[in-house]
Amino acid sequence: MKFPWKTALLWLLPALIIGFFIWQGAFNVIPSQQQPPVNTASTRMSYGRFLDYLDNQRISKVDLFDGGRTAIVEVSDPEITGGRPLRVRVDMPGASPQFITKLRDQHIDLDVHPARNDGAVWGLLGNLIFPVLLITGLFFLFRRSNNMPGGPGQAMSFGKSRARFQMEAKTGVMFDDVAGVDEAKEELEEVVTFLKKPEKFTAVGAKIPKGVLLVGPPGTGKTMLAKAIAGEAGVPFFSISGSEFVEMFVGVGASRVRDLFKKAKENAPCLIFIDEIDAVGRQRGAGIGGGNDEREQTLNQLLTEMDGFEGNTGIIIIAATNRPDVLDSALLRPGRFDRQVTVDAPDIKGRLSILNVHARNKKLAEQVSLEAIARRTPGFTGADLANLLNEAAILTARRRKSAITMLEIDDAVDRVVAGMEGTPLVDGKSKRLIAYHEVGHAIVGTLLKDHDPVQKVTLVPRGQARGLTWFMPSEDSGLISRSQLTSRMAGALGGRAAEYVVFGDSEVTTGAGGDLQQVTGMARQMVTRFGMSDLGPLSLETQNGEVFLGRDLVSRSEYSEEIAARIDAQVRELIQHSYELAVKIVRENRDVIDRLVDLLIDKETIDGEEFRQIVAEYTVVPDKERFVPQI
Ligand SMILES: Nc1ncnc2c1ncn2[C@@H]1O[C@H](COP(=O)(O)OP(=O)(O)OP(=O)(O)O)[C@@H](O)[C@H]1O
Ligand SMILES: [Zn+2]
Repeated sequence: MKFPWKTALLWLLPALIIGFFIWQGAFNVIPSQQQPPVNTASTRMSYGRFLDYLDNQRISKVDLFDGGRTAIVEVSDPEITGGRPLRVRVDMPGASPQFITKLRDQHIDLDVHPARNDGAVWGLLGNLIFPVLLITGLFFLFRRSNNMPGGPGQAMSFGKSRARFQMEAKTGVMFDDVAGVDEAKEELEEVVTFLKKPEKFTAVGAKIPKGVLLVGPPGTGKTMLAKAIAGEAGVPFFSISGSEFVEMFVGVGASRVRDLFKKAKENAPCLIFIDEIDAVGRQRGAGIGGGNDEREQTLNQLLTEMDGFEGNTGIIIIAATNRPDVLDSALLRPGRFDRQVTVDAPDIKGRLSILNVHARNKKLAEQVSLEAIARRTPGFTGADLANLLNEAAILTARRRKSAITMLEIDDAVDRVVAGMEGTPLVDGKSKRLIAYHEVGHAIVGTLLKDHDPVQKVTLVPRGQARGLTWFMPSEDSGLISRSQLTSRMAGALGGRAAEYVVFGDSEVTTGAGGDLQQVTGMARQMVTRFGMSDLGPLSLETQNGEVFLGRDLVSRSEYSEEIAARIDAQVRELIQHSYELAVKIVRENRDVIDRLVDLLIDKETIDGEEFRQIVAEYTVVPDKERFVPQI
């Protein structure tokens, strides 16, 4: 193994420069203290005024910096500062020995901070320590990467100088590997043609678009889709993450963008993929305290590069984000990322086809039904489903079985959703209380119209939960009605309702904390996002809790107080209504609840079928006349 001398020398130079700045005290890395800390005392006072105050004994403390050229002083003047001393910065002509004696005579609390020369020692040390640390770090990095597997055809990383992006000559991913996102694929089909047969478009004078923005939550396959486009078109794939652009040193991000486009042009036709573009592409000048110069420079460079090549040079840029709302509008202008393709979390059909893709290389027992898994996993993304099947395979191996059965899959779902299994509590009051809590959820859910059916109730703890009630999502069209939401809220409050009815107001527990949080979130969204309250059909907030004010997004605290109070009142009313419904159902079904609790304590788990049977035996409410949430 050879030591990378050339690279080390390349790093040595910046290290020396950093050391120099430390010596100059530009960074407060080493507490040399010849300069006042940057953020103290932004209020200034003239030297003359300072002398005045000094004569009037209104100065209580003086800190001298930089050989007396700067002072931070504490003014205590009850009239001005209201009792609390105020820290003020004074630019001084220097501090003579007589002046210092004068301060001492007045019994002023005086601190003289070391002059610049004392810092030199630290600066010199910094100059030595930094390069040594850097070179050692580099040495180990080099050793590690030397041992890493990888050969020709593997992703290449240009990590040498400034350009840190990956290039894959062949991604090996095809559209068939990405499932459940048919609409997105259809739209992207055309991009493949742009790359493969640009003549087709240029011949009729069509301008080929340069950029496509993939919008969707993490793990839905955006990266895979981009790779698949490159794979289908048979072109190289360049990728970089937005967060990698944003670096410590000014100018590095911008030059990375330049390098990336230079390399891409040399390899055209090709595809550039920018993941997490929001990291670099946020609205300019929107950050706290103005903006981030480095990020804006990078963004400007990106815009310049995109403008700088014609649509038919054979480079297509695909960017991914889950926050299109925060992007700088310049990025979305025609000629840049003017096409948006949504990649959402898959519906039940999508989940099934994703499961099919990932089941290809797994050994599944005959009776495993991928449909049933798809049904049990609403909200799962492609990445979650891949992870799920992998967990199931691991469990299977651990149990020394030869194929994955439904048992492993169910356990894996529970685990992915709720965490690791724990040991059940010993019989006693808390176990009884938890049993009532869970049966409360389940009974309210079962007796409410529009509520998903119970899948199982268990006292086996998992993750943070001490007991769990699982509901089987019936269908997911992605649309949820107001009545369904109200039912869900009542079901979620069923646990607390049972604690309250059975054990009394003073015995309710913290166990309902998670339920309450969930319910409050639902109610708030009903009011602020879905227009399901007396406030009317208004969108008042985004999913992330930001608030629309005119065209701008502001943080929640910028609401008018009146609107905030009205939102709170509506949220409260929705929750109260659901809670009363839950309490009513628990009260009117005490008999069957008691019976179910005994059974649950005995068996630890009751599955949905059995649960419904017992409920049907005991309740007089015929199926059709289940409780209907009155809104
Ligand atoms: N639609 C899908 N079909 C098949 N597999 C998928 C799909 N979506 C995700 N996966 C699996 O999840 C993994 C992660 O997906 P990918 O990195 O493409 O998601 P992403 O949307 O780019 O997420 P992020 O925004 O976090 O980068 C993939 O390697 C694949 O195994
Ligand atoms: Zn609960």
